[in-house]
Amino acid sequence: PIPLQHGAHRTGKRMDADMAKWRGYGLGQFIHWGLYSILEGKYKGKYYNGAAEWIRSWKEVPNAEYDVLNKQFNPATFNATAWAKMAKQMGVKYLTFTTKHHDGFCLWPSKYTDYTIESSPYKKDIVKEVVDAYTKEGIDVYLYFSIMDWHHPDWRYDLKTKEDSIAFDRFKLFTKNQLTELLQRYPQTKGLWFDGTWDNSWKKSGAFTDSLEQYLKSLVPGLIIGSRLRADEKGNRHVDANGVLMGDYEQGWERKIPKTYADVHGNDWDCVMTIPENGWGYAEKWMGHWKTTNELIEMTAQCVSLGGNFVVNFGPKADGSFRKEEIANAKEIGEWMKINSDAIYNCEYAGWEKQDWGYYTKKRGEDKVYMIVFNVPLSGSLKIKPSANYVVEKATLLEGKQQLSTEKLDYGASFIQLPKGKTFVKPFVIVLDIKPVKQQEEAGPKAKT
Ligand SMILES: C[C@@H]1N[C@@H](C(=O)NCc2ccccc2)[C@H](O)[C@@H]1O
Repeated sequence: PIPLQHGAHRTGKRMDADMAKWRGYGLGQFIHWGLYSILEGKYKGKYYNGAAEWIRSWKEVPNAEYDVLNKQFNPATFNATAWAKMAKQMGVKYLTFTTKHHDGFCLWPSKYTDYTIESSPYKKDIVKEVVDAYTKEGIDVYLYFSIMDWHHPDWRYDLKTKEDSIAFDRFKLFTKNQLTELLQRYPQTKGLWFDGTWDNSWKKSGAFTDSLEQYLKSLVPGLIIGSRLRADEKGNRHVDANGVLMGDYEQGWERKIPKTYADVHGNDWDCVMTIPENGWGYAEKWMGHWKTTNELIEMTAQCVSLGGNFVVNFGPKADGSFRKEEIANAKEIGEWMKINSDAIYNCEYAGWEKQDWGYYTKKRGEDKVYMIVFNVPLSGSLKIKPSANYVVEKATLLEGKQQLSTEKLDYGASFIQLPKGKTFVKPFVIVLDIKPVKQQEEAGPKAKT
């Protein structure tokens, strides 16, 4: 391997209790809320065709006109408890919440800049309201923080001159101070979700990113930080020059889901996903295809079946209310989770050959495999092929507990027979009670009779 001072300091998964809890979340919520929510993805009658929270970068919006939106931000009817109760009903186990997005506006009263919620008519500490309300509902809170800060005079995209480096040194101290402030003001915080770290200035700061991560973890032992913070001393991000992940989990799955287990390279990971095609902050006109509840449930099953978590983004309006589509998705996902969450919480990759009917998940530490079924074959028979080290003892519909008949096939496969005449209109779960068996010789073809 290439000798590195500031590459990964750990190979393989983190195996402590905090990370084990993170690994078992299954389903999470992301919330993007800020000054961009006021513009709603449009400006002076024109619609921005980029992500709504990036509207400040649109040539139609003069920076000076965007930057004074803090004078308008006043969600007088904002109710963090209502947010947390909606999330609880949806069945999410963790929240990632924007404290400061790329525009540099802080939703907490930071003492390191004037560009904070205190400079708005609302004045109150939104980060505290959210952290307290979600923690009270038993949902763990992670704080999103953008390193890139378009508003701060010392932010630099690259370090080309001495002046750049002097300014960026001030910026790195500002960043460290703000992160210290967040962890000290909100001690319930379980982790930090970094964004805006793709520019050269950060890629050239590998040593600083390493010392910053170690410093933050010294403040809060067990703190969980993904792979989007770090750069190694050669400017590599996410994985270092030796291909080892830098961070507690792979944070590159933004709006995309791994195709196979091989794609996750044995790392912990989560996928963060928008309900529209793209766009995280509130937009009056959502982009492209709006994912249905069934699609979001399938993405959740897909992620958990490959050993990850699925995080659905919500973009509340400037007044703190959610759009009706998001409210409906949250309610419907919650109704499904109420019946089927056994197949999602504390589950992992089963390692069985995937079949067309849907996805397998395995309960961590138990001899239970779940089939999450999205496609019922016309035959009504679901083929399964357990890994060679297990046999299936029983198959039961999770909802209603009805036992299903099975028929052995060749090569260790079986058919599971769905009840005749029963029609399924929603994704459903079959619980397989399994028993470990010593590695059997590959079962040969049956003798010809
Ligand atoms: C979680 C999302 N990340 C921000 C973003 O700009 N993503 C686009 C992007 C993703 C990966 C590399 C460069 C740029 C979006 O604004 C959201 O905050």
